[in-house]
Order: sequence, then C-alpha cells, then structure tokens
Amino acid sequence: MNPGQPADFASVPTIDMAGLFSGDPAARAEVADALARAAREVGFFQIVGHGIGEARRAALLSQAQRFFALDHDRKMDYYIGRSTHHRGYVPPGEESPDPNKPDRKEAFDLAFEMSWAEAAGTPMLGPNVWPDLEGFREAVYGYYEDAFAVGRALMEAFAVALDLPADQFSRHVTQPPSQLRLIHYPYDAEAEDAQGIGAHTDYECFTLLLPTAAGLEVMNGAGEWISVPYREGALVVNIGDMLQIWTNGEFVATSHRVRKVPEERYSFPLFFACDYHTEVAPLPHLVARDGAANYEPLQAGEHLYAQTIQTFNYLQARLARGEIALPAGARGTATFGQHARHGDAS
Ligand SMILES: O=C(O)CCC(=O)C(=O)O
Ligand SMILES: [Fe+2]
Repeated sequence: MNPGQPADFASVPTIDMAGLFSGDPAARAEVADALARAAREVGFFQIVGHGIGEARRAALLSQAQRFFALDHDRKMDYYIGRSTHHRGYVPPGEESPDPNKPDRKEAFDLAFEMSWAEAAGTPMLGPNVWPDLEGFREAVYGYYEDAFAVGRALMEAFAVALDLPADQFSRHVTQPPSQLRLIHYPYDAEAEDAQGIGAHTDYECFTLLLPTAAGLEVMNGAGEWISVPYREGALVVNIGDMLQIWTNGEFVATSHRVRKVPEERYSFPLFFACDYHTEVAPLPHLVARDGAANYEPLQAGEHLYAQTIQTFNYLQARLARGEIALPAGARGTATFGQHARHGDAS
C-alpha cells in the first residue's frame, strides 16, 4: 500500500469499540486491530459502543440549535474575529478551504478549557468564550469531556495496534489545542450547489464527529466520493495529518467534504490533537521498517495555527495588516489528502 493513500474502498466500516473498555485483553486487542485496519485502508470509520449516552448527545444538539437560532447580531457578539485565540462564532462565508468557494455553514468554536496563565501566550490556547445562555456551557463542555475520553481510548488502541506502548501518543496529550466545533449547515433550496464544506483533510491526530444527518463524503484511493451513511448515535472517526505523519503514512488522512445539504444539518467534530509544542515526526521503528521517513517533521500547534490562518478571513486580514505571522515552514493547504491530486469535482 502507498503511504498516505487509502484503498479503493466502497464503504466506511462500523466498529463496536465496547471491547476496549472491558478488562479482557483479547477483546481489547481485537477492537484495536479492527480500528487500525480501518485507519490504514480507509482513514474513516464509524464507532458504536463508545458509551456517550443519548441524553448527553441530545443536550448538545438542543443547545447548538438554541444558539444558532439567535439573531445574527446577537451571535456576532461572540464573533471569532474578536478573539485573540480563535474562540467563538464563525458566520457564513468566514471560512473557506478553497478561497474561491466559501463554505455554506456557520459554526461555534471552543477548545480545551485553559486559563491565560496555562496558555502562556501560545496561539490557539486559552479560556473559552461562552454565550450567555443558561445551561449551554454545561451541556457543551460535558459533551467535550466525554468525547475527549473516547478519543484518548482510541489513541491508546491505535498505539497498541502498532505494537507501541499504549501511551506512545497519549503522553503528548495533556493540554492540547483540541477543538470542538458546533456546525450548522442551513438548508437553502435556492442556493446553487453551494458546498457545506470544501474538500480537505483534518489537521490533527484524528477527529470524532457526531452528525445529525448524512451528507459527509470521503474520497477513496481511486478518487471516487463515497458517502458516509447516517447511523443514529454513532460517531464518525477519521485520521488527520498528524497521525499520518507519526505512522509514516500507515494511517491515512482521507480527504472529505459536505456538498449542498438536502436538509438542515448539524455536526459536532472534536479534533483530537496533541500538545501544542509536540514535534510530530515519523516514528523511528516505522521508518526503520519502511526504509525511509516519508514526511518531514512538523510542530503540532504550528501546523494547526498555520492551516487555520490560511482558511479564516479574519486571520488573513490580521496577517495582511502584519499583526500576526505564519509560522516558519508552514505547509500550504491541501498538502495532505488525495483531493488535490484527483481534483475535487463530483
Ligand atoms: O460536517 C461534517 O460532516 C464534516 C465536517 C468536517 O469535515 C470538518 O469540520 O472538518
Ligand atoms: Fe473535516
């Protein structure tokens, strides 16, 4: 298999991860192997048996609906362009993986809760911005903590499946810039094939996404778009750039997109990152096995920051005014993933 390339898969597998939480080593190994196989061949899978209950998921959705139903002006009180460290409301048109095609979506962005002292001036880190809505913070951050725990279990299972110590990756996860986005894709019958989110890979280690409907499509090794079916209560997991590098391309950061939605849709991705200052380089034993390192190392937080600067209008404006700078050695967008090679036309 080519490093960083998925197989010509025709569907996205579903894996029951409950065995990971059992005390039975054989059950844990079986789940870990299934996860690693999917990470290698598809870069995407759905998980059930993750233990995040219906009440938790429903509370997240109802708070997101409540927030997005506010007047535009009220939402703009929390505009991300007012934040020093990328927290708050992202209005439609603010963000575009392809600058000529802005996404048709709005979002609310938060991340790992941290004090200013802990953030110590690091870009992307700091306290969250919370809307003045009773119960919002508890519901949303409660979901964050549950999904974060599932992410940690997955990360440890990936390490075990690669014959590494269980904490090989997770020891780099103490106060990471892992973001939870509440995304709202409004339905607009008039919109002419306006994409929900353009083709891209995710920048972090992996993403855990809770959607409310189908709509997500992923690109297989042949350049064909494959739909991810909606499965109530399942989380969609996909590998991001950092785990592709760490595994020397054994796990693939698969390109994905959301086209014009046929109905109103919400989705809640948690982008599971490692700590800002982590150097992510192909692991030595995988380089030895493969005979070469397939990727240059990158600095986790800087990769995230550089990609974010390149896709958000307000950060582009700060860059143009000289208020911020792109980290040295920043990769362009679409460095990872197959969509640049195949083109992202349907
Ligand atoms: O809404 C979705 O299903 C996909 C969202 C996504 O890919 C992202 O936010 O990176
Ligand atoms: Fe994504």
